[in-house]
Parts: sequence; C-alpha cells; structure tokens
Amino acid sequence: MSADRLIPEQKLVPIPSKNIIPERDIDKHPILECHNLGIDFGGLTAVNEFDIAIGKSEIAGLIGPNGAGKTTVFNLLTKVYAPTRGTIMVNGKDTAGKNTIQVNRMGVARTFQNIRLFKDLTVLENVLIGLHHEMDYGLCGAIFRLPTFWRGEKIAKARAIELLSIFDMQDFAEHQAGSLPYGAQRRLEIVRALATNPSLLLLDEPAAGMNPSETAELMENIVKIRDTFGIAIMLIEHDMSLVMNICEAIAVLNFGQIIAKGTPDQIQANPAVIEAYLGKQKEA
Ligand SMILES: Nc1ncnc2c1ncn2[C@@H]1O[C@H](COP(=O)(O)OP(=O)(O)OP(=O)(O)O)[C@@H](O)[C@H]1O
Repeated sequence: MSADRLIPEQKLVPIPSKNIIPERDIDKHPILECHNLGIDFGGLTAVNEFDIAIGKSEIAGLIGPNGAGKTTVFNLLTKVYAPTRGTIMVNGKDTAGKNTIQVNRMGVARTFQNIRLFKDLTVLENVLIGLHHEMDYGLCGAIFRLPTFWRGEKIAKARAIELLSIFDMQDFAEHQAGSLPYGAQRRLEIVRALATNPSLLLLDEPAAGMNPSETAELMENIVKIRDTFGIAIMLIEHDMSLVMNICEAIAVLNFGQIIAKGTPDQIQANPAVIEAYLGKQKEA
C-alpha cells in the first residue's frame, strides 16, 4: 500500500458545513449496513435483530439505557465479538470471517469508553502507531533502516502532526500521553483512530468525563472531522445535548433491541423512547 494513500489529498479539502439535516444518502452510498445482527452470551441475548444503515458522511447516534447493548454493537462492528447471527457490510463488502485488524483496514476505526492510550509513549508516538499499518516499507525496510523506511517515517510524522492539529494538539506532540489532561487524552484517542484512515469512525462515549466547555468543543470537532474528511461517524453517548445537536440519524436500543430510529426531532417525540430512556435521563 502506498504511503501517499495515508490520507488521500482530496479528503483534506473541507466540504461545506451542513446547517440543516442533510438528505440521508443511505440508499445510494451506505458505509455500514447491518442486517438481523445479534449476539447471545450463553442464555443472554445482548443484541438482537439489529438493522441499521449509515450513509457515507453521516453523523449517527446510538443511544439507550445502561446495559442496552450499545458497546456490544461496537464490539460486533469491530469484530471483538463474532456475531451469533446476521451480517455486517462495510462499504458494500461483507465482513464475515474478518478480524479486528482486517475490519480496520476495511475502514472501521473506534475509540473506547475507557481511554486506551499508550500512556508512557509520547502523543506523537501514539498517533504514529495508528499510522504505521499504512506504511509500505515492510519489516525488512524497518529492520535495515532502508531509505523507504526513513521516507515513510518522515511522511508519517508529517501526517501525525497534521492530524494532531485538528485538535490543536500539535504543540503537545512530544509530551507523554499519560501526562495530558483527561479531555486531551480523549481527543488524542480520536486522533489515533483517525490515523488509521477510516471511512467510519466509532466513538464510544466521547464526552464521558468532560466538562460542558470541553463537550461543546468536542461537538464542534466531531462535525469538523466529518466535514474535513467526509467520513461517517457513529457515536454512543449519554449526553443528549451532544447527540441531539450533531447527530443526523439516531437509533435507540433497549434490552438489545432497536426500539426507534429517526431524526433527533422524531426520537425526542417518540413515546417509547421517552418511556424507556429520555424520560429517565431528565429525572436523573
Ligand atoms: N462478554 C460478555 N459476556 C457476557 N455478557 C456480556 C458481555 N459483553 C456484554 N455483555 C452483556 O450484554 C449486555 C449489554 O452490555 P453493553 O456493555 O453492550 O451495554 P451498553 O448499552 O453499552 O451499556 P452502558 O451504557 O452502561 O455502557 C449487558 O447485559 C452486559 O452484561
């Protein structure tokens, strides 16, 4: 794979921000399609009949009460778990039999509910880890330090700094990842996921533990990532202001089952969702 393909140039051209809910492009260009997806753990059906389609540049939300099965869906999409039934298509291709790394190469990247950075490494090194599987110098090139290795390293470093600059983190490149404030560590996780050049970025509770101003900044950055790279983003989040402000399509899970799908307005007006989740969120 050519190093030039790390982030295709055209992806760096910003596309205009959309002020209204864009027409969903799922019929023409779904990046993700799940059909009858489900998983059982022994006698427990954690996810069942999960049907969803996400357009190529859509911001989608997956919400629902604790234990509803949201993270399990992400674990299915990234092949941490093998589905008990159903199909997952990424960019029109079936992911059956693929492992986590192969699905990442097909374009799916994620962050985790609990931060999983290499805390002893620098910020830059954390991003380079995301970029390295895209490099084309191979093991020999790395061991013998061939010119292709140095060329690749230089390109990767420039890309890493470019990606860090999305979150204005380029000046922290040489800082130890574990020394960053909490909000910055969460941002770094997103940058590292972006470094794998995804078409679909899965964010598991990106605003967890953030204060309101950090959350507001995060919302802007999620939209900026979509607009800059033209990729799809699917997020799990309990912060309803974030979800309702930036998601164009939302699916609601309850006891592993989708109980509603729609725009933020449709979801907020749905009696089943208010009963199962939104009403309880307001009371909390
Ligand atoms: N590896 C596993 N083995 C057994 N049960 C599991 C496993 N992973 C998840 N579950 C169960 O599946 C159900 C859904 O859990 P999941 O973590 O997906 O919920 P969630 O919607 O992400 O919750 P939260 O909002 O609290 O993060 C829970 O009952 C959980 O205990």
